[in-house]
Parts: sequence; structure tokens; C-alpha cells
Amino acid sequence: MPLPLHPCCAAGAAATPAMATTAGSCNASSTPPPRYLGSGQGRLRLAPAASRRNSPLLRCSASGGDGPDKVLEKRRAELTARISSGEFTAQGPGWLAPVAARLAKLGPPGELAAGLLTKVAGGERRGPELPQAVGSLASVAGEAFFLPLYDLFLTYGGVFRLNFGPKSFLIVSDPDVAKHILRDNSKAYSKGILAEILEFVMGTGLIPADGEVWRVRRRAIVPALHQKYVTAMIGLFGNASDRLCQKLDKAASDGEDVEMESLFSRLTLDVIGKAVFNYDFDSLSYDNGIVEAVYVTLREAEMRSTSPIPTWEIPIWKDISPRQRKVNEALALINNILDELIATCKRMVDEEDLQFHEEYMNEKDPSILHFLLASGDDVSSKQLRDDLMTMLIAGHETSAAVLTWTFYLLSKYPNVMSKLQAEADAVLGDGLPTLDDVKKLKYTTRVINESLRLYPQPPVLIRRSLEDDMLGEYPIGKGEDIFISIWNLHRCPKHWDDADVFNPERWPLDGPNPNETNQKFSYLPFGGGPRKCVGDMFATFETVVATAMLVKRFDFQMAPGAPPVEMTTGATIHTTKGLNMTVTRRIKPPVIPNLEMKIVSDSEGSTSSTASVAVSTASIASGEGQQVEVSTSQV
Ligand code: HEM
Repeated sequence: MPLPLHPCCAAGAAATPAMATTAGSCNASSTPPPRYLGSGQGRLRLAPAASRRNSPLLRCSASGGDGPDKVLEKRRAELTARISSGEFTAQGPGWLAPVAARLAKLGPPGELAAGLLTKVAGGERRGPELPQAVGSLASVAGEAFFLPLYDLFLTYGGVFRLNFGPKSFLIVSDPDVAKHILRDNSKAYSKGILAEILEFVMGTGLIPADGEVWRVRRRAIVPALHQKYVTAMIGLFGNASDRLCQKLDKAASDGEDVEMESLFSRLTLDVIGKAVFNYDFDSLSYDNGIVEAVYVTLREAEMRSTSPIPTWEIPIWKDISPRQRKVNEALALINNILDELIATCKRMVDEEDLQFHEEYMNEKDPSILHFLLASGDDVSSKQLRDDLMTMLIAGHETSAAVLTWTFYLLSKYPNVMSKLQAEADAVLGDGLPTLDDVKKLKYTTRVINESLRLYPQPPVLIRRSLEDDMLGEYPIGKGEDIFISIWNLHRCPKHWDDADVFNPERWPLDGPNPNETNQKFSYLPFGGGPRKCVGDMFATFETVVATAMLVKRFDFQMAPGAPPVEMTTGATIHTTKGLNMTVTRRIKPPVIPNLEMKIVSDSEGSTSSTASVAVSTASIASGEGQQVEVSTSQV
């Protein structure tokens, strides 16, 4: 896979063999279920398979460079046909009820046996049986795992069980059920597989942690991302974005195409290093050992999350495998640096003369680490390291993926790009953006909201049930592994008009910022409930600032001959071959002299022009040929 995962949430999801299952070839067959959408009540009848095949709903692949990705579309159509044929449909345990009834007629011992059989074979039934699909690892392997889940959702509904071999997963795409798991009964669910996969890198950091550890750490970390801190970060976002602009400027001069996905990854790594523990990776400028170590670690987490065989657990092999040795060395290097940063920061806190309060911030080092230490956070060094590492990964991959898919979408929707550029021209001055500017970048914010709807990062959240529960009308037992598909929720045709269309206008500029509450859990790019993302405001500002600054200075087009843009996972959605773009400087508006300009000569006798009324407006053609209103300041 191209780039590291964002274990933030769904990382592992993709991770588990379950993914592969969904993508897999299927063996059990029986009558296919009716082609309905939605779970429980209010089901919506789907169009026949043949017409769905041509429907945009099935165009889940992104197509780039040279045009539509015919290959992926064909695969999707084939998968739809296979689902329709009932290939994925599991035999329901229809035999269970009659057998149990006969046993029960044999008196108390028979009743006991019937009870046991029901428990062992199917669980005690407190409601209707869950729709079931069956798969095996294989045929659709390599495809982004959440794509087949979408087709299965349209067929089997908002909650269904996906079986493969002895394992099974519940796939949730129903907003009410998602709300139940994430918010209303969140105590009954843990991070399950996710915590197991990420243990080697995040330990008991905030994302994988459960129970008391999570409660204590969340209470310590959330206050660190207070309003004043996030506002201070806007300068950091601007600085890092400016560094990226300089890189792009050079590429534009040299006539070189750029691979934007890796550049966005570097941009967000530089940002998050400073923001979390005041470390300048400066990965936009050059590769050094620590940057390499971060990527080795992230790639390993991604590999673990998608590998069907946990080779890293095999005794002896795990110690001698060159790959594992490299990972261990990378982790050791990062841990040493984190230990040093913690020690330096402790010294700074000891020496400083600042009173700790709610919006405490050290101007020289406003990092989260500094806040935590100054707050007197009573925590072991290992836990602190786990938390820092968790935030580094969580805040890096997600934002990079959001920017990547936003720019991909912008290249496909030039009308949106024009509006975006017009807003950036109107709002941003020559300096770095301020909080006031960010508040005025309303359309840019809607573009990010909409990009997150179409490409949620991560596309799936993972949970495990800690007790018996009801998911809608369906009873489930303790220990069920659950994938909540954000992808499916965000593209459900029952909830969204033109679900596949990138349409930032669907969110009114003067309306509230869309979130899980006002969208009734049909839109949850930052999750929901007590485990909602702690960095939502940070990430929104970061991506808004970067997008506005980049589009103000450049036009972006898919590079001629670039490979088609296809999706793959990690935890976030990556491209398979990068996002190769041609970047051109936007044409600067001409300086139009007006009558009020006067020529003055300075004491040395040289002349310069000054403007008594210094602003005129020119309408210029941008690279796309669209007209943009630009305000020009004269010198
Ligand atoms: C656009 C960028 C981001 C997106 C889309 C995003 C998305 C998410 C989502 C969906 C969750 C919920 C996971 C779950 O319920 O399983 C989450 C949790 C989390 N995110 Fe983010 N995130 C982003 C940026 C950030 C940043 C910048 C930080 C840190 C500064 C961060 C730190 C965290 C942490 C610590 C959690 C775990 C919270 C908990 O379990 O209590 N995220 N994120």
C-alpha cells in the first residue's frame, strides 16, 4: 500500500481478515434475500440489479488521470451480479427451531438440551434472525474492503452478519444502530480487534484504550486542545502550507509534475509533530532517520491491519525477520526521541513562571505535551509516550487523506475549484491566514465537509460488544466484532440526494456546520458519542487553511498520462498509485494604473509610483478559463 495507515479508528478494521472476507469469493448459496435497502422498518426497494449496474451508486471507484476506471467498474458490476445470484447468502439455521421444539417435547431433560442447543448453535433468540452473508478470502482481494461492503449493505440491509470460516463480523450501516453503539450504549462496546492490532505502536494510547485507562486519559487530553491552542495552531498550519507552496512553486517553474498524496502526508506530519510535541520533522524539506522511522512504523501498522496471517506473532520468526527487526529499530528510535522531548519539556515547565489555568499555553511551545506536563498530569512515561504516538498517527494520516481526496475531487469539479479560488482571493491577504480569515472561508469549509462525506477517513469504525445487546430489532451476543461502515452511511441513497455527487452546495453557507447530531448519525466523519475525535476542530482548520492557501496560488490538474486514481485501504483511504498532478501558478492580476496614481521621487532622485486610492478590481481569466474577481493592491 502506498502510505501509512491511520489507526485512529478503522485502521484495523480494514486490517482484519474480515476485510478480505468481504472482498472474498463466496461459497454458501441459497435463495438471495430481497434486494432491499435499510434495516428493520422503512426498507426501500432497490432498482433491479441490471439498472443498478449503470447507476452512479455503484461507481465507488475513483477514476483519475486518463478517465473512468473501466476495470474497477467492471469488477463492481460483476460483484453486484454475484450478490444478486445469492452467492454470498448464508444458509440460515432454519433447522434449529424444529429440532429444538422436538427436544423440548421430551420433558425437562429435553428442554435443557433444547436450550443448550439453541445457545450453542444460534444463540437465544430475542428477535428476528440477522441477515447473513458468507465469504472467503480471495477473489476481490486487493480491492478497498469497504467497497464490497457497500454492495452487501444494499442487498442485506443496515445490519447483517458476514461469515467467513469460523469468524463472523457484524456490518452496521444504519444510523440509528450506529448511534446506539457509539453514543447511547457506548459503555457496552470496546475497540476490540483495533486495540489488538495497534498495541505494538500505540500501547494503551487514547484511540485503542478502553475502560478506566481511556476515561482517565481522555479527561487529561481533551482540555489540551482548547480554543486558544487551536487558534494558535492556525499560524502553524499557514507556515507549513507556505512551505508546501514553495515546493510547488519550484515544481511549477521546473515544469515537473508532483505526487500530491505524499506531499500532503509530509505537510501533515510536519504540522502534527510541532502541534503534539514541538518537534519539527521538516519532512517537506528532506528525509531524515526519524521521518523514515515514522513511515516504517506506520507501514507496519497498515500491513498488520490487512494481513490474514499474523507473522509478527510467530515465535523466533518475529525476532529474526529482517522486517520485524527494522520495525523494532524504528520504534526504538521514535521512543528515544519522545523520551528526550518529554525530558526537555519537563525542564521547560520546571523553569517557567506561568500559572496553569484552563487556557494555559506556553507561547514558545504551545504543544499538547507541554500542556499535559504543565497540568501536572500524573502519568507514567510509557503512557505519555503511547498518547503522543497515538495523536501523531491519528492526526497525520487522516488530515493527509482528506487533503488528497479533496484535491482529487477538485480536479474533477472545476466549477467548485473556481468558487473556491474566488473565495480564497477575496478572503486571504498576502500574509498567513488568521482565525478571522478561517471563519470567513465558509465555502472552503463546505468543500472539506463534503469531501469528508464522500471519502470518510477512516471509512469504517471498529467495535466489540462487551455484553448481550439489541442492534435495532436484532439480538446480539457478547464478543461480537462490529464494523460500522461510515462509507455506507455517507453514501446511503435513502439519506442523501445524488449520494455520489460532490456537491458542497448541499451544505448551506449560513447553516450549521454538519455533524453527527444535526445529521442524525448519517454523517459522522469524526465519529460520535464519548469517543468522538478530539482533533475535529484542529483538523478542520488545518485542512481549510491548506486548501485555501494552495488554491489561491495554484491551479491543479491531473497530470497528463497519470495512472487512474483508485482506492485502497489502510485505515484511511489511500490511492493505489498516488495523486499525480500538474501544478501551475495562477495568473496574477495585472496592476491597472488609475488616474489617481502619482509619480513621486525620493530624496535620492529615483522614482516610484504610489497609490492614493490603492485598490482596484480586475476580472481575470484563471488557468481553467473561468473568470475570477480579484482584488489588486497597488504598490
Ligand atoms: C481530518 C482529520 C481527522 C479525522 C477525519 C478524524 C477522525 C476520527 C474519528 C472518526 C474518530 C473516532 C474513532 C472511533 O470512534 O473509533 C477519531 C478519534 C480520535 N482522533 Fe481523530 N480525526 C482527525 C484528526 C485528528 C487529529 C488532528 C487528532 C489529534 C490532534 C486526532 C485525534 C484523535 C484521537 C485521540 C481519537 C480517539 C478519541 C477517543 O477514543 O477518545 N484526530 N478521529
